[in-house]
Amino acid sequence: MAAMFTIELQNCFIFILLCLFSVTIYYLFLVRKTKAGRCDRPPSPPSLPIIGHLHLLLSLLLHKSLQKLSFKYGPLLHLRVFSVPIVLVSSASIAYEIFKTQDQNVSNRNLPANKGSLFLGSSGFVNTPYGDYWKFAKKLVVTKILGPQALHRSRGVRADEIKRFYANLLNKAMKKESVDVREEAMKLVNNIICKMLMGRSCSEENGEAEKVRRLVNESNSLLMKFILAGILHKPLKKLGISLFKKELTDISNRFDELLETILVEHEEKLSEEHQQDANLVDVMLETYRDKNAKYNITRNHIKSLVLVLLLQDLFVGGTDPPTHAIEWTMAEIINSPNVLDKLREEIDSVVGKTRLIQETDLPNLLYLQAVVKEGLRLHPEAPVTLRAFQEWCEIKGFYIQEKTTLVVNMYVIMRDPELWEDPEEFKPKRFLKSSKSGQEEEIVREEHLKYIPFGSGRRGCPGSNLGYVSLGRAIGVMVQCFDWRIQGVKVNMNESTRSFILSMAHPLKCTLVPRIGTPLIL
Ligand code: HEM
Repeated sequence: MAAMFTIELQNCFIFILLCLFSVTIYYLFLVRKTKAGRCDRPPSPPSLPIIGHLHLLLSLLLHKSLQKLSFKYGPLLHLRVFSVPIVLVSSASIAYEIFKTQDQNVSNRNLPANKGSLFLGSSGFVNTPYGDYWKFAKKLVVTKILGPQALHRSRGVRADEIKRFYANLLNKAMKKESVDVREEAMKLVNNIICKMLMGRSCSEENGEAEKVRRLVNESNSLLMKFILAGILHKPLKKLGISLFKKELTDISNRFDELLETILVEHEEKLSEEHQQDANLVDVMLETYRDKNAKYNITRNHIKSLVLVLLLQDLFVGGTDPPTHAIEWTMAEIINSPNVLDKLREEIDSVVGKTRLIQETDLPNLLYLQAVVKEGLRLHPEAPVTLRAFQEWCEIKGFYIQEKTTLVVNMYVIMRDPELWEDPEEFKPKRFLKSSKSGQEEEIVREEHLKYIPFGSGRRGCPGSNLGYVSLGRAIGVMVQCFDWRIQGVKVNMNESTRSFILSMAHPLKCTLVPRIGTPLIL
């Protein structure tokens, strides 16, 4: 409550601040005519003088405010914050047209650069322009951790972590302790990613893991400020105002300290025999030392990339999406006994009751795959994604000027009643269809960006495969091994207004009862 109040207060403060400077800004910006004066821009809701549509965007449930706008005014809208043009897309067919015909044109994010900051500095990955460095880093990320072969190589890492996850849940169940699903899921996901990135998980003993989790949580709650700083960056820059600089610098410095320790540790270990199983950090350090490398990278490049992978999607929607997806999906399953029964039936018949579900079982667990997809459809942790048009173009016959920010409301697209039957309901079966032979079922592959939890195009999420396997295995183990007891009849599914990302307002807390008398053979 206090946190919410503080945020509200901050919004008011910013609003007043903006009004005070509005006249100056008016002369600085709005006297300049845009090219769009010459032809039709997409329709636009009524705006306020000077600030444009800013007041419509100052909401913690931004995806919902944008949803209301699209219901009222249409699926393709032109908005304006001061002089910054924004295009809001809320339909699958328009998103499809943009990503099909303008993919390269929208392959930048143009978030405000915050020099030296690991988050938004020039060496960051999420904000780096589509160009040589992005291609270099993307190739590294795919070959070293997120591509199919890399994921195959790191199966053992995930298997170890899932066993630890299960053992921990079992321990709590035996002691009849309450389990905070988000907390446990976060430990699982963080450990998996740390190990895949740098060959070891963060140590629980010396407090390193806790430090990382705290920083991830703090980054999460700072996200709204980052976004505001982004929206208001250009107008306020002219006035020499830099919003939330202190907070951004502070958290960046704390991450920097942590990551520097990790780099030094890797440098000390880097020797010939480590070359074969070199992880992403090792490879980047090699490139950093190699004066003849094709791309000259700095220490900040390494830290920024590790950071973005650790947080996964900060600035494109949130942090730690698999964690929230595990919590939301588990909550939906608890609220839908029929789904739970069907899921168990499938797991029991494919995997049995004496061994823990493996990653290699996932392709045979179609209903589980459908459950995971349905969880992500209803609760995409990144409900909107931000890009920028580099050049002017035409979309659906409307003129889009260069440097327009593109906002795609994926939340609305995946709940569009024109595309989804009973869009608000948790119905995993919608992702299953009969195969051509009619003998068995198969997963529906949605086309034309009707299903878009990982964004799209060349800047779409490179972690979707890892997301699916982590989610599938975690949900699978939770359903296979335990009965989940909650207080009350139904889990409260309200969305949190405390943070910009799509997280549960009331963390899912349960007591667990081991489903199978004796612990499974791990
Ligand atoms: C359930 C899991 C996940 C969801 C729902 C998710 C969602 C997203 C979304 C919506 C975007 C923006 C895409 C766009 O602009 O079109 C994104 C980008 C990104 N994601 Fe994920 N993500 C997930 C897991 C992961 C994981 C596990 C990693 C890596 C460890 C990851 C790394 C990234 C990176 C690096 C980007 C930026 C890509 C770029 O700018 O080129 N994500 N993600």
